[in-house]
Amino acid sequence: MSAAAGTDCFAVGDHLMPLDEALALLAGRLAPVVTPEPVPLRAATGRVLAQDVAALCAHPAEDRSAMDGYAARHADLSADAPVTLPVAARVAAGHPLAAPVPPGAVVRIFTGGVVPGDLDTVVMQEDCTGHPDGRVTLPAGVPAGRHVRAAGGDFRAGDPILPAGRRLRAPDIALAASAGHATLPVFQRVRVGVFSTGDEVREPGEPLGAGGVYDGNRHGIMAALETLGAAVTDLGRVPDDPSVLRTALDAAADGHHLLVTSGGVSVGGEDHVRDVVADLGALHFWRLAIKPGKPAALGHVGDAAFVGLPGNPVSAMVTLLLIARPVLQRLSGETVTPPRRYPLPAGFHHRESGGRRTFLRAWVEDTLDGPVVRLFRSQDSAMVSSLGAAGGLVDLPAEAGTIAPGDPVAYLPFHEVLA
Ligand SMILES: Nc1nc2c(c(=O)[nH]1)N[C@H]1C(S)=C(S)[C@@H](COP(=O)(O)OP(=O)(O)OC[C@H]3O[C@@H](n4cnc5c(N)ncnc54)[C@H](O)[C@@H]3O)O[C@H]1N2
Ligand code: MOO
Repeated sequence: MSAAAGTDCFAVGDHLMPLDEALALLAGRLAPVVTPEPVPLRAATGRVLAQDVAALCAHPAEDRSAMDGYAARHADLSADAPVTLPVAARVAAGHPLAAPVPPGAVVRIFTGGVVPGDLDTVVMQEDCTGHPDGRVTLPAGVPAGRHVRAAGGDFRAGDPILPAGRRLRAPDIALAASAGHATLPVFQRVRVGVFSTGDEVREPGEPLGAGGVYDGNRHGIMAALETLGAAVTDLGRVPDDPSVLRTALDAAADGHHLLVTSGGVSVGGEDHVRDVVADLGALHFWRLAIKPGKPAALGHVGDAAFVGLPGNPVSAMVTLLLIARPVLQRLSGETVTPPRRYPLPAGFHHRESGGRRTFLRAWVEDTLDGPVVRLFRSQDSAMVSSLGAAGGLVDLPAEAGTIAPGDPVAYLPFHEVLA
């Protein structure tokens, strides 16, 4: 399927579309655009699994000792009194016994060693007393099966271990390797081209000049998209000139699954991005009932999906996380689940005039009464210092009204949407 959302109309016009409605529309229209490929485990971190993965072996493969100690037949032990038994052999991890253990004998065993034959119970060495004649005294009352990890107790060969759609992290890699996989079937990375627009936007390292602003957006967007698993192309800066913009977007649509821009999506005379996208492909929505980020645009240019983020730096980052991230996830074959919000008491007073769902930059502070959420001093969407200070966002419903200290609020940590 093409990366493009369908061409039937989303709301374009005066209607402000609620975020959940926009996300539901995306869900119905975007499907994976990338093909699966096997990659070695070392290259699989951050990639999206293309198929369900099952274990190639059982874990543990045989009954294994969980402790350093002595393995015995429970029938040879006593509930009431210590017993002293001969030690017939020594079993280290990776060195299973070949011969059977004589009746009435125990074996010295180490953590990870295969519990031999019909032995069924391990006693920690701290609870045993070894004797110079080669025998050992084991305590009374040891329960049967103690300190034995049963074969297949973790998983059996063929058990499902990782689901398709999971973006792989280090614990998943450890699990896949433990289940015998040297390679994993993952989707190719979604190729994303990133532009910023605006005559005032300058490259960091170059002179700022009168009226200039350094390109925080493009660099932040590229960093975020790479963290989210995309293969990013830096397409640089484009001036506020519709014909240059048109040529740039048209050329970039070939060879990218997704194009992300910042700036030029609002209503000013120099905001050309929407018109150019509508002309080259289609624009599906561009006015969301969220603050910041009202003028976030979604559409397609040729076969490439298009996300136009607002120019204000905080709005660009917030809409990247709320809109561009689920777009990327759907194109990547990643399972999309709503990011988790944590209910926490407000450590602030705030009044919201209403109408739009609002995302306030915030962080969690530990107090003697437990954690509370504090707000960054200004919620102006041009205040980039807040991007360094905040650890996440307070997600306020449109009808939130007045929030008083102690009221529960929903806190969305950045690490829920940026890892
Ligand atoms: N009359 C109205 N004006 C504005 C509205 C509105 O509804 N009516 N919406 C405001 C909101 S909200 C936002 S957000 C901005 C979004 O506008 P654009 O996406 O068209 O962005 P620009 O106008 O190009 O730039 C806005 C602002 O951001 C700075 N900027 C732009 N690109 C970058 C960059 N790559 N790095 C750093 N900073 C950047 C730019 O210099 C402007 O200051 O529109 C409001 N206006
Ligand atoms: O909605 Mo704008 O995105 O507040 O700054």
